[in-house]
Amino acid sequence: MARKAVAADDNVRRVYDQVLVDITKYVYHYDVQSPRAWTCAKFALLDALGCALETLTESEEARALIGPVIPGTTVPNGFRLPGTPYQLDILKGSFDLGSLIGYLDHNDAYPGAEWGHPSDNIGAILAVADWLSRTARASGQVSLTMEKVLLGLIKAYEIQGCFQIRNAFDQVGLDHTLLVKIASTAVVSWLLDLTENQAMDALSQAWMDSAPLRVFRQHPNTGPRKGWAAGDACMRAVHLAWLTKKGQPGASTVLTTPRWGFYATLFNGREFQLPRPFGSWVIESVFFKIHAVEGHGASAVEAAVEVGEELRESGLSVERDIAHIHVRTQQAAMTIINKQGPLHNAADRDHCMQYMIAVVLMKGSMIESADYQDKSPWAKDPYVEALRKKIDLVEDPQFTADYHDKKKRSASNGLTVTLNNGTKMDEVLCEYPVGHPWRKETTSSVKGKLKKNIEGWYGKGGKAQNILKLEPLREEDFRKMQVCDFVDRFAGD
Ligand SMILES: C[C@H](C(=O)O)[C@@](O)(CC(=O)O)C(=O)O
Repeated sequence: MARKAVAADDNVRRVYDQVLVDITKYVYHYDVQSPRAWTCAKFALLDALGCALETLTESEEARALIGPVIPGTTVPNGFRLPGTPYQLDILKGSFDLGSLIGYLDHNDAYPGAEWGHPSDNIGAILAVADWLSRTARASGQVSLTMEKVLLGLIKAYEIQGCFQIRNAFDQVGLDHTLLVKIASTAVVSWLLDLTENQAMDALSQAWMDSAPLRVFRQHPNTGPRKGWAAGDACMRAVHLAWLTKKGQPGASTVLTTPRWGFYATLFNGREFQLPRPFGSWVIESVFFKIHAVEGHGASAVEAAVEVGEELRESGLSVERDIAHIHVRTQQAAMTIINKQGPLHNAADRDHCMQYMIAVVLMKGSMIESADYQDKSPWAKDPYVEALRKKIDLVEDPQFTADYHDKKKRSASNGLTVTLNNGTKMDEVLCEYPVGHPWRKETTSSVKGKLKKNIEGWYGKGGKAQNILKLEPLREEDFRKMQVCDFVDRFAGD
């Protein structure tokens, strides 16, 4: 049978995909004008470093992953990993910091069609900036200041958040840390002084890499990889920017090439949708995690605290009197944290709304990071197990619509308890959990969290107080600080 003639590929190199151009232009040329963006950036940076120290305090599993691959290695002018004595190369440094920030899932988050943590990017940005700053100082040159770190942070948040609003990577099974890889590659390329064409090449490398499968966040495989997924993305971003700086070319039409590009291969042929030009919106409206819960469960644990108080006030017992708890929730929670059956590890527990609610009710107070760990008494508590089975989640489509509505931006959960005697209590509804940018207690609560996390690792002494002084520092003074001086405040022994 005669074969149909197929025209040979013309093999002409096209101009760069528009998405690569837009990201690069934004990172290299956008001037951040909003004073609020700078204030929020400093706050977000400190919150993220507080989360890193909290991970060191709470997670043995995470502590085992950090430090030089070859024990004893100290890299001259290397990145000083906060909370530790380690001085690392920028690949291991960005992996370690990204992992410490994200491990307990307590760092800030941003909602949308996809959900993720913009502060994950700090692992890459701070590691590279600190190394550049130390290297410059060691050779008598002007060292990088915190202004550059904050600017990079604002831009990384914006890139990641704008992509999240309309593009759901979970629907094609990819992990959202893909966006950390993209945003960090762009910002690190700028920090490392790549040309704009090189930055686009590096970005194309990041899209070629794509992302790991999301399988490690979902039952029945939820596991600790979700703790280091951000670190992994940070490390890869730094590596790709570095490889490009050393002369590696990219693939200018990595997204749009028919058959082989990202859209055709991994995104069902769809193109990305970006809701608005990049600015500084995301850093100004990020959601802080005050309580250690997956973001879509934050309002549920707040409601559970109230339910617990009502039960106690009525003389009722959580163990004996509850027949059933019905939870109205949003679609994202249904996908991420609706789980029955055995919970195998801390990551599995912190992605289970039934566990969070049951622990809050049994404890009679808010759940904390330590309560998810294997060694926590709640992890094996028979009453928590029994209560989990009585909790069921149902999506309320209105909650889902309100979650995506940019005027409402709620993250609601409503809990209704039915008692063994058949009485149905009034629903306790929480639409805007603390940490939401619209809740007035958010700022004071972030400050409280920072203090707790810093003193949790360093105690209440001089070291902790020296770090805490950074928070009220005047903005201009903070921005002028040299990066290595900032990072040195966090170094541990
Ligand atoms: C962003 C989410 C959170 O609020 O913690 C998330 O749970 C989302 C997810 O699992 O995809 C996370 O772990 O990053």
